[in-house]
Amino acid sequence: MYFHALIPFKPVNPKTRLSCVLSQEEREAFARAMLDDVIAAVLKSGCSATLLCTSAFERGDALVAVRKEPLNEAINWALAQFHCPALIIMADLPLVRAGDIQRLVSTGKDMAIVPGRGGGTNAIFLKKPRCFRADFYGASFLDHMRIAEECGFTVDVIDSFRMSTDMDEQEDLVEILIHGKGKSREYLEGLGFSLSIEKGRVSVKRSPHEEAL
Ligand SMILES: Nc1nc2c(ncn2[C@@H]2O[C@H](COP(=O)(O)OP(=O)(O)OP(=O)(O)O)[C@@H](O)[C@H]2O)c(=O)[nH]1
Ligand SMILES: C[C@H](OP(=O)(O)O)C(=O)O
Repeated sequence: MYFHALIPFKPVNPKTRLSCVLSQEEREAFARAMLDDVIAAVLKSGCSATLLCTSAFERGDALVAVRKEPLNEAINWALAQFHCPALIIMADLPLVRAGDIQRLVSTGKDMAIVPGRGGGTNAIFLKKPRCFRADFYGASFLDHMRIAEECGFTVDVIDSFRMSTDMDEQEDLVEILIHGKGKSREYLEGLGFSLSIEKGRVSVKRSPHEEAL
């Protein structure tokens, strides 16, 4: 079945929690690479994509709405326009695959939600989006479950490693280098990132040569 995916995207100075390993220009390019991976999965799943961008941005394969207000206000503005089911999916899920999205949108419940690690929310599919209100940041998974209850929605909590893995902190990059197949992995490897295993702990390292380029 065909659905519309709403993808919030911040093109300028994104992913500040990765500033310890990436410059602003690199974070912007990395955010675009992750967006490429998410859009590819969305389109392959049969959904169309609309980006909700904080500033001007061009993509041939997605509609773009520029909304300068904060994340929740922008999403809630968009949800109010929907007369059909809607999928909200974050742009920092580089491991997501079309099959994961199909699983989400084929739920028998009123809503399907994918928790992010650490309390967040990585994706929400809503059959009646106009009843709902997004409340991202903090323990947003719990907030979204409470809002769903207030709406009287039945809820499917989707247990998915690929969709629960968002890229917020340096240690998250490990997952791309192990499980990624798309543009995000290619981008990190091009910068000289590789896995580092010390005392049984897996982390990422960046080769000094590439860093200097
Ligand atoms: N439309 C819109 N999207 C946003 C905004 N802030 C973040 N996003 C997007 O929302 C998703 C999740 O955001 P975060 O994980 O907090 O990403 P971020 O703000 O770039 O990262 P940090 O600076 O490290 O907090 C990503 O897809 C971002 O591109 C915003 O103010 N407006
Ligand atoms: C937007 C926020 O993302 P996080 O900072 O948890 O990745 C959330 O999931 O509520």
